[in-house]
Amino acid sequence: MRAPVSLAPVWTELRGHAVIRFDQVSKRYENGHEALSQLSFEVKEGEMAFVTGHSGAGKSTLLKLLALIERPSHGHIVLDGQPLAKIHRGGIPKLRRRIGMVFQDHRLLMDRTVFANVELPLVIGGVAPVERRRRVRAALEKVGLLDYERQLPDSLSTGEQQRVGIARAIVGRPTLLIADEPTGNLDPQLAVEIMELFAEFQQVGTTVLVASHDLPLIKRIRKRVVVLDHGRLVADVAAEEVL
Ligand SMILES: Nc1ncnc2c1ncn2[C@@H]1O[C@H](COP(=O)(O)OP(=O)(O)OP(=O)(O)O)[C@@H](O)[C@H]1O
Repeated sequence: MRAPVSLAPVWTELRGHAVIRFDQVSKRYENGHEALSQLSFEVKEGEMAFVTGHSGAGKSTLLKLLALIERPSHGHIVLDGQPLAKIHRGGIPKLRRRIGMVFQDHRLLMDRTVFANVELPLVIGGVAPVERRRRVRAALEKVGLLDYERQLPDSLSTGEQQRVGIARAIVGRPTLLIADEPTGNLDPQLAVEIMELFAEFQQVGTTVLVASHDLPLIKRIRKRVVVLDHGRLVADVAAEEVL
């Protein structure tokens, strides 16, 4: 008779590995303020989660630790299997190429065309021009701005400018897309559209982490919600449980 075969490892495999793992992470800034305290959580491959909490709760700090803009004071962070503590200064640009970052103030170069803005990470990454063109156009198509490629960002609406920022974040096909208050400057309808765009990237397999204080908007999108309060994780609500 054959021994029973456990399905547990298969399930683990199917659910995807952790792209983000925080293990007892604390961050104390130089002025002594503890912005994050003993934070532990995981985000699996292909998952989308919101990080929310009051102003000053530690949302931006969490994202900065992931992008190695800041370093933790205690604990471990693993990104896609790689401990961030092992990445030294010289390795940071390579790490950042695997993370697409979107900010509230899109940080576009206003004297460059939409195309050039989106192309920039690929130029820095040494991608050949023909491939660059193909990828930039694919990214612009995904955010619905293919017809705007020759325009300057100034001639676009705020929502469109934010979409250019998103195209720039995804053009390098990142493992992880992170966004810090990406809808902060937008009216409610545009904000919903931008959040839905993030959900679309998740649907095609990108892992997405979005910091936002806008609870009504978060509830509308219905994804996992990680809640911070004074740097501590106080709730972790699965998408199905978001009311
Ligand atoms: N460079 C820094 N030096 C000292 N304290 C800092 C620094 N950056 C952030 N803080 C403090 O750490 C805490 C967390 O800040 P953080 O920006 O992560 O919060 P947040 O949840 O993103 O807030 P907001 O929603 O207002 O952007 C705040 O009390 C903030 O004042």
